[in-house]
Amino acid sequence: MAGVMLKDIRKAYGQVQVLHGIDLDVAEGEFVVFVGPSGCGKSTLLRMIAGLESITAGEMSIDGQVVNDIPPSKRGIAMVFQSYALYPHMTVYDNMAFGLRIAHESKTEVDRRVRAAADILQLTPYLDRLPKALSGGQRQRVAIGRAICRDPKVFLFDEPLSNLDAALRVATRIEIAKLKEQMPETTMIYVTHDQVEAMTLADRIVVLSAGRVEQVGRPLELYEHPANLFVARFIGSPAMNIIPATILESGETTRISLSGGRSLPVPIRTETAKAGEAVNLGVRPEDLLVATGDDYLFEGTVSIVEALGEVTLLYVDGLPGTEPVVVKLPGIVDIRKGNIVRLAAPAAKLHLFDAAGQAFSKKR
Ligand SMILES: Nc1ncnc2c1ncn2[C@@H]1O[C@H](COP(=O)(O)OP(=O)(O)OP(=O)(O)O)[C@@H](O)[C@H]1O
Repeated sequence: MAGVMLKDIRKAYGQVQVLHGIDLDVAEGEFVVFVGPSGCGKSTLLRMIAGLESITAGEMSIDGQVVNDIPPSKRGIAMVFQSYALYPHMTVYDNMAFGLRIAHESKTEVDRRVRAAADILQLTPYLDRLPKALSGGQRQRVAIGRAICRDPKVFLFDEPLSNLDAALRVATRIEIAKLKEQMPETTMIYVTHDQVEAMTLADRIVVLSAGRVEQVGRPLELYEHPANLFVARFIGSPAMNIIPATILESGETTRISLSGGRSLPVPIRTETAKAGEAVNLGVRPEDLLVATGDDYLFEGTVSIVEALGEVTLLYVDGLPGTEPVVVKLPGIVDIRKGNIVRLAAPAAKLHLFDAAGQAFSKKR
């Protein structure tokens, strides 16, 4: 089983602790994406799996074998970097064949593997070109091809699309999704700060913050059931609105009052909380709608309208002491700056977090 197992993995550079005990079990053939803000330690963790960084403490196994002291070349992994790292003086063919030649594979085997990888990535017409005669997207495909040739058990990607422009990013992301389907047994671990890549490619996403795992789950599970405020704000764009509130009645369902004074029922269990406790109500911009009747969360004044065609974003002021509430409405709407709007949301779409930022679990 070419899974990857991390047990209480820690990393320190001198006195500086960067990873504080990561536990993770990646199954064979699984596509796992590490996301998190800049500096949270996602690249460091990936480089530790690759063997490019030492492990300060904890145990790491690949394919059932403890690899803490095994060099990168013996781990059965291949890594694709943001910078492509191609040899500029070698043709596409020679770049892809390089690792196999070093490993003393026969000429026929090298040729078979290079051509098979080129075929998967539609690089066959470019095999005789030098990297400088390729686009950024094609260069990244060569880097991926070079990794495929090595027939790795585990494929590691470190922000492979971040040097590409928007259109190429989309095209190459789709290539990677296809690659995953063509290599169902290969375990893939992918680092990105791009949410769309994480949501579309991952079987499971690992959200990291300051060297700790905040939550691990399927993309839509994280979107629908964030475990805490950090994940709630991190997954989804624009970010979830967080509105301070107070519990009026706790129990199997809950009644809260918002900072503006309105009270409302929320179908979330809060038996562990008491009346009077401070909480935060979470509601995603796309779950808010403009209410026509009296059944609404709050009333406010539109301070900014961003008409993007496909959607319209409204920034609504009205809750004392909070950021403007962001509303994402489909299409083009006839609402202008200065208008007063009442905002509502389906009760099932509301989230509730305790004062420490942990979610009260929603009924599923
Ligand atoms: N060689 C090093 N010596 C000391 N500190 C380091 C070293 N390499 C990384 N760090 C620190 O470790 C932390 C994690 O870095 P890392 O590159 O893993 O973050 P990241 O989540 O990948 O960020 P980014 O998205 O910006 O690439 C950062 O605070 C960084 O400054």
